[in-house]
Amino acid sequence: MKYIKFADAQSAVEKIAEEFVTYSQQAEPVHISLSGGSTPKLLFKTLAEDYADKINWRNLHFWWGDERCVAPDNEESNYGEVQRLLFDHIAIPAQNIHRIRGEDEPETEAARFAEEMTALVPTDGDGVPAFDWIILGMGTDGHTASLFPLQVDFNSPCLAIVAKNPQNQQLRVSKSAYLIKHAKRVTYLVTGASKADLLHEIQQAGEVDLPYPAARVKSEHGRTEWYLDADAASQLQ
Ligand SMILES: O=C1O[C@H](COP(=O)(O)O)[C@@H](O)[C@H](O)[C@H]1O
Repeated sequence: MKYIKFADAQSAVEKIAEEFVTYSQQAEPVHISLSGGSTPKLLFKTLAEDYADKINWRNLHFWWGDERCVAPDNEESNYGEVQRLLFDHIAIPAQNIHRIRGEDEPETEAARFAEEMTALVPTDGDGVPAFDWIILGMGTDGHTASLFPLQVDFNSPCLAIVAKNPQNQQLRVSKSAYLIKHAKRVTYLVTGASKADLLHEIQQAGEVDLPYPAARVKSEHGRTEWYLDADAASQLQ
């Protein structure tokens, strides 16, 4: 695992924001997958406040790793969060935003989402959409996107799946482990002391199989890295 430690969460998200600047200057459209939950809120606020005019938003296409099965105006909607914190404050074409429709029937939406990715994201040698960059988080139970411990079929060739959050039984639609491993780059953004023990366990386990999807889901042919603040990294050797 490649762990990159930052002094604080703000420094970590500013590094990501600077990389958005670089990606946005590429000649081809760039496909970026955002994570949900609480951790990336600081990234979205920072992008809106300090990078609105520094990024060529027309060249970036945004997708999500997962979505709660709720309407976009629900406070739990991952898309709704980005809309409120970022999209409402920048000049980005509507066609560059590829949300998961949490309000639709989950299995139908997972199939539609897989079709949209296949149609718009350039595929690799395996015919699988290869995202330029997938940014992920990690829950305190070791889930990432909506890939929860003991629920994931790592051998399934599906691109998108329906999952159930074991804590509250809420349904979610998620990118699959198979899709994520075909990304050119995967970055886990993890901050806060509540994730420190789990990160330590993952580091100590090395290649041994752990029940945590975040420990196993990585880019197969590209790079995978962990962006950590000092609190999250505090137990690492
Ligand atoms: O990758 C992801 O990770 C988060 C973890 O959430 P957080 O609130 O601890 O940051 C997950 O729940 C989210 O849906 C997902 O995109």
